[in-house]
Amino acid sequence: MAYNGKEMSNYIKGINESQIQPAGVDLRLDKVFKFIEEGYLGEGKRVLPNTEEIAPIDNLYDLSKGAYKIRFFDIVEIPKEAIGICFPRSSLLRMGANLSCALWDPGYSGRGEALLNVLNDKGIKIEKYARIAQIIFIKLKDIPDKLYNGIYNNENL
Ligand SMILES: O=c1ccn([C@H]2C[C@H](O)[C@@H](COP(=O)(O)OP(=O)(O)OP(=O)(O)O)O2)c(=O)[nH]1
Repeated sequence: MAYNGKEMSNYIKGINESQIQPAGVDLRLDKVFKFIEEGYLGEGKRVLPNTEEIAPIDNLYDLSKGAYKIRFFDIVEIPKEAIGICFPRSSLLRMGANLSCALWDPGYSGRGEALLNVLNDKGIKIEKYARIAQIIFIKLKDIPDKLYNGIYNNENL
């Protein structure tokens, strides 16, 4: 069962009315980073690549084709009896860019991050604080035995 947007607004800090959707909440763009190193993912080893923050000009990001890490502005608290799933806004897809998100675990809290892939050969321009994604919460049948306690908990707060 999915939460409605109004219910979700209790778990996402400081949002405004325009972000509340019927069955979700739109998340705003905070920061954009480019990758300056390779990453490594092994069985027991993970090395996240260093990134360099891109400075917007007059609050506008002018992004050429390529992969970027982005940070959301909104602080999301996933309820202990729910998971979050995040989608790109359809307008983003319609201009030739994709946003890849993973699953948001029960108990996670923070300003999350995602992968922005600009596929449009001509690039795209995005304003800081533009709504770029929609997150939805799905209620679990039961509260899980353990909540999220990984390295990304309370990130970017
Ligand atoms: O697109 C997403 C999806 C999830 N998250 C947050 C919420 C989630 O609970 C946390 C960790 O995600 P996941 O469990 O997929 O990451 P991991 O690489 O498996 O990290 P860990 O080892 O801490 O579980 O990151 C994001 O910021 N962006």
